[in-house]
Amino acid sequence: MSTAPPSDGPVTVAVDALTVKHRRTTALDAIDLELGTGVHGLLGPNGAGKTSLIRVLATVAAPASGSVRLLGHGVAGGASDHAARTAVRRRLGYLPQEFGYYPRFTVREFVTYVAWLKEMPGDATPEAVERAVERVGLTDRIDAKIRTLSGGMVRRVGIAQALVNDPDVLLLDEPTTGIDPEQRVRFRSLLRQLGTTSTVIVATHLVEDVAAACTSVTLMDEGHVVHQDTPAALAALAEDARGDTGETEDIGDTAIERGYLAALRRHRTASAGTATTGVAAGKAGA
Ligand SMILES: Nc1ncnc2c1ncn2[C@@H]1O[C@H](COP(=O)(O)OP(=O)(O)OP(=O)(O)O)[C@@H](O)[C@H]1O
Repeated sequence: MSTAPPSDGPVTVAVDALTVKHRRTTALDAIDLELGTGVHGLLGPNGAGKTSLIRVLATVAAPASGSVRLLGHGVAGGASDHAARTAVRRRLGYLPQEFGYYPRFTVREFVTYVAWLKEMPGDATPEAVERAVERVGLTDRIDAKIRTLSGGMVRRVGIAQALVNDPDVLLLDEPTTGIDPEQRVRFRSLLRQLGTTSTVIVATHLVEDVAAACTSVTLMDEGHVVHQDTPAALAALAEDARGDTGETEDIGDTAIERGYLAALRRHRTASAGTATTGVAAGKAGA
């Protein structure tokens, strides 16, 4: 796997030999990851394991094995980690892939409710709610009931509730799904701003969001971390691959899309080679 230092400064998210299973499916297969302040894009095909990873980091799912440290606290699962999970949750923001809300609540009521769940001080909450809603461009709808909003606006309410406590670790699972181009551009700028002080992890299929807003990119495939780099280095990878192997296939419309596809292809070719060598070695030894 190609690796690059994902960020300067202290490690805030550390995952060691993390395995996550859903019944018989291994969603994450003993992955290691270390991230710090910055905006970290998680890319990978459907089923790669991005949501499984984010759910464990959000402490809403327990791993089968391995360790997870968030902000210096072990939170992976055992009863001994219970107090740490509670403490860390106050410093987390989480937007799930499918985000549950109360349609009869107004935007203000819902974000206030989340602030209460995170045990924010009551006197600081009204201002924090207004600021989070302003950051996602919904100030003019703050007293509208959520059920009267469009799908993209509801997604932005989801981002606002994740931001309300100014989290040290912010986990966003496909945050820009359904969001219009103007708001996406605004959101990328918000991400860049948040990433100067927090650890932001964004799972997405929109590689252009990664190119525009992320300081690092982690590429996953079939439960493994297969590549870690800066977006610029990932974008240069397709050119490098062409230079190395003489490949002429030119798929992807942007440099980072071509880099993403080249990194996946490179990993899959290497895995197939290892499997073939393994079979050959097995036969030789038989
Ligand atoms: N609740 C579940 N029950 C059984 N298998 C599951 C469940 N959730 C996920 N999986 C499986 O775990 C693997 C990883 O899924 P996961 O949702 O983490 O991938 P992903 O990278 O987030 O995919 P996508 O890009 O489609 O959202 C897949 O093989 C998926 O089928």
